[in-house]
Amino acid sequence: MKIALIAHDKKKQDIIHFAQAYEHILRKHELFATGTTGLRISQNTGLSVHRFQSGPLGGDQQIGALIADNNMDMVLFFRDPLTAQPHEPDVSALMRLSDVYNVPLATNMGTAELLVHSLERGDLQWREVVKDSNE
Ligand SMILES: O=C(CO)COP(=O)(O)O
Repeated sequence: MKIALIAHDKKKQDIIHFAQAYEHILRKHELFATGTTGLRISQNTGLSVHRFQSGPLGGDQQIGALIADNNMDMVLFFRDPLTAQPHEPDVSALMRLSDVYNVPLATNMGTAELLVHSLERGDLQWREVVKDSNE
């Protein structure tokens, strides 16, 4: 499965701890991230992460483009709801596209935990069916 990992600045430490805790699961999948999040995860885990631009410079949009191609299976987005983001329209667009394409999207660590456990259980296999039917 293709998984996007994104965290706003005040949530970077949380996503690093999350990636460390679930490294044994995440390592079986293809990982993508916005620039700084990806850098921090690869510096603090043994995970290999494909990095896009930093969020404010277009990284959310690049991940959105993969979603629009049905080429992303899950988005784990540790959002900071207490800080205004200069690129809020990009953040909204990413979440909107996740809804358009029924891509499982976690916007906080609590939901991300559930999604990662369901990934491990194989609950996301229906994504392969969706992708096959769109080819
Ligand atoms: O701003 C972000 C998501 O909207 C995250 O971007 P970075 O991972 O580059 O900090």
